[in-house]
Amino acid sequence: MKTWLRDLPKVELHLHIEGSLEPELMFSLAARNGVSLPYATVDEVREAYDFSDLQSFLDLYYQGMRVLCTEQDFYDLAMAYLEQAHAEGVVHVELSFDPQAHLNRGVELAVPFEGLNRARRQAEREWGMTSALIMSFLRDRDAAEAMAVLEKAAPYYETIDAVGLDSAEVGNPPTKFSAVFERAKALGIPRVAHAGEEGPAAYIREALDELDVCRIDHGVACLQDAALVERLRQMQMPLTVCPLSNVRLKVVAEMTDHPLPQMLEQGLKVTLNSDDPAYFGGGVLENYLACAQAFAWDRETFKQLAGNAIDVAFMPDARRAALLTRLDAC
Ligand code: HPA
Ligand SMILES: [Zn+2]
Repeated sequence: MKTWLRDLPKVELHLHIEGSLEPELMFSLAARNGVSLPYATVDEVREAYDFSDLQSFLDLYYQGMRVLCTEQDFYDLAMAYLEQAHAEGVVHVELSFDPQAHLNRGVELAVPFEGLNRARRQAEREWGMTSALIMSFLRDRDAAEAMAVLEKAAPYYETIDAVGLDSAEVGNPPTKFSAVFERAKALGIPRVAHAGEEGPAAYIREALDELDVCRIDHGVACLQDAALVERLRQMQMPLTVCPLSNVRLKVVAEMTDHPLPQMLEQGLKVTLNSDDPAYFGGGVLENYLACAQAFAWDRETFKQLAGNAIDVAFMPDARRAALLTRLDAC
């Protein structure tokens, strides 16, 4: 099953590129940029990754990304991730990034855009690996700041496939960003949002009603609300579920308690993703393998999950058709 899952053409829809920063690269970028870290060794870094909830992770995630200063740093970060994903049989990746987390420490918007886009072009040239870019807003900061970033990103709209919404969920409901998402819609930019990770099912409803999103990141809390589940099922709204993330952030106690089997049973359009692979125990393949171990799913189930991601990815129709044909042959 392991080799078969590795060779399955997998699409990653929910990946924070800053969350792919492995401790080794963190140290080398810290040295290159003269940034001091509160750790002596990579083992110390890994030992610190013992999270009690989303906020305890976010604190280390924002701390770690301080080593990302130049266009080359973002290029190196993305290349390392894309190379690893390629080795795991990932054929298309949608990278989210958090421009405000960089702007607020003096790293201009052009820096992540140029570095990430250069890596994306190289991955496509070298491995035929396609990608999309999602510019995420930090929901624990004010909406005016997000709006200013959206306007400032105008030179890069051509390279943005969607805007997203992430960071600390509880207390920062989707409605806080209604005007920002309305502006993105007016600009013709698709919209996605984290909802129902730690927050309630009501936030998923709000993301649909107020932000007009085309997919929900996480969404596991939908099971608290049967009418919402029915709505998501009827719409076939994509849910980018991240099982290892949910275990590490204590959204669920362990893999065998994860609601993925119920979500599939209810006919929801579920996909499997890694979220922050350097912090949560691995990439897309590790997430597939963890599900194989916890749920003993058959090949058809994994093909359905991989197919769901291909169905809803931001990619040209010809690429989608080619990947579905490849998947069919597995
Ligand atoms: O798992 C996450 N949830 C919310 N915001 C995030 N930003 C990076 N990772 C995450
Ligand atoms: Zn996420």
